[in-house]
Amino acid sequence: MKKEEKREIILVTSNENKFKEMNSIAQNFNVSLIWFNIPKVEIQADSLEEIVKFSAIIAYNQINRPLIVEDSGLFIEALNGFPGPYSNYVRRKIGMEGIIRLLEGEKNRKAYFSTVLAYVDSTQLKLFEGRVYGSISTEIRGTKGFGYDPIFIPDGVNLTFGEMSTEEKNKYSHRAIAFRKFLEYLATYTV
Ligand SMILES: O=c1[nH]c(=O)c2ncn([C@@H]3O[C@H](COP(=O)(O)OP(=O)(O)OP(=O)(O)O)[C@@H](O)[C@H]3O)c2[nH]1
Ligand SMILES: [Mg+2]
Repeated sequence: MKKEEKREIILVTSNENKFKEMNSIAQNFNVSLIWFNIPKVEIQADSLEEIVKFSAIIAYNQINRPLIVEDSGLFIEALNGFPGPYSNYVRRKIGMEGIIRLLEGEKNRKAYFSTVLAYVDSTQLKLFEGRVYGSISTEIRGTKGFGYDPIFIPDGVNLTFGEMSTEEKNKYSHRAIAFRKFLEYLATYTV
């Protein structure tokens, strides 16, 4: 039987860790993920959906090939969902230490990570969400991953994402959930 050709999908991101995490999943789906490390236009808005739609359309106009982009955020319950879509800015300004400080003395440490992934080709723009519920640790733990990984503990385990390998994180992560949804869709879809 002739081996089916791998489908090529471009991922536009400046973040190599996102590529690594997604590439490790893509390999199980006969998809070849191509990393485009080009500046992604990110508007400021109160929802990941709005931000990622803009990024996707602008990237498609530049590249003109089927592509995905994603935007992620950490939503902390006791802070009414802050930093959410502003996670990148907040991470750069106050870091993980700043988040731990904001939660000092707070009993409710619940939080979730969300990824909204946009797929765009010549006919459509489609969004896929992934979410993982968990809690914010009281200290920084682990050196793996990126972003807020060392302070986020997904429900059901006692490790932060920062203490997990890429493969372990992919069992739980918001990004892996959104990306698998997309890959399952792609398997049933021909342009
Ligand atoms: O602990 C984390 N685990 C994750 O899995 C994760 N994914 C994103 N983030 C952080 O949340 C902000 C979103 O920014 P973001 O989605 O715009 O990403 P980015 O700017 O790094 O890349 P990109 O926009 O070029 O794709 C940034 O501060 C990221 O560090 C994460 N933190
Ligand atoms: Mg970004």
